[in-house]
Amino acid sequence: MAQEDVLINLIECVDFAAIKHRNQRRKDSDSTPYINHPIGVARILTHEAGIQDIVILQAALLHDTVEDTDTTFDELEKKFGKAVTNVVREVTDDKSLPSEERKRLQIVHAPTSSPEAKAVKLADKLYNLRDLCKGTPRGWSSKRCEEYFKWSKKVVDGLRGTCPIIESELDKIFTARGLI
Ligand SMILES: Nc1nc2c(ncn2[C@@H]2O[C@H](COP(=O)(O)OP(=O)(O)O)[C@@H](OP(=O)(O)OP(=O)(O)O)[C@H]2O)c(=O)[nH]1
Ligand SMILES: [Mn+2]
Repeated sequence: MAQEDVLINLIECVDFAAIKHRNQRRKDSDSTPYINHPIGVARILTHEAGIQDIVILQAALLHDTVEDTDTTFDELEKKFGKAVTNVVREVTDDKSLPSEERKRLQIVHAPTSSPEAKAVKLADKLYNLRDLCKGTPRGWSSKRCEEYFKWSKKVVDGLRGTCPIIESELDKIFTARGLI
C-alpha cells in the first residue's frame, strides 16, 4: 500500500471509530471519552511496540466498534476490507453469551489467535490494566478489579511470544500485583 493510502486509511478508521463511540465514556472518575481507549491501544502498538503494520493498526482503532456500538462486521468489511475485519472479529466477544462464558472463551481462544489479533489483544489488555492501576472503574468493587487482573494474566499467557515489549510492560503490572 502506498504511504499516502496508509495515512488516509488510518484517518478514516479514527474518524469512523470516533463517530461510533461518540456517546460512550470510560468508567473512570473523569468519564473520559471512550475513543481515547482505541486510540491509546493503537498508540501502544506504534509508539511502544514499534508496530507499523496497517492491518494491525486499523484493527486496533476499530477493535471495540462491533462489541460496544451498533457497528456490524458487514459494515466494517465494506469500508475497510476482509483482513482488518477478520482481526476485529477475532478480538470481539460474543455479547449474547453470559459474561463468565465470554471471559472463559477469551482464555481458550488466545493461544490460537492470529499474530495480528494477539498484538491488538495484548495492547488492549495493557491499556485496560494501566487504567485499572490508576483507579477503580465506576461501579467496580476491589474484588472485581482483583479478578480482572487475575483473568487478564490467564488471557495474556495465551498471547505470549508476539510482542516482547508489550508483554514485558504487562509483566511489570502482574509482578507489582503479586501474580508473577
Ligand atoms: N480498566 C478499565 N476498563 C474500562 C474503563 N471504561 C471502560 N472499560 C472497559 O471495560 C471492559 C472491562 O470490563 P468487563 O466488565 O470485564 O467487560 P464487559 O463490560 O464487556 O463485561 C474493557 O473492555 P474491552 O476493552 O473490550 O476489553 P476486555 O476486558 O474485554 O478484554 C474496557 O475497555 C475504565 O475506566 N477502566
Ligand atoms: Mn478494548
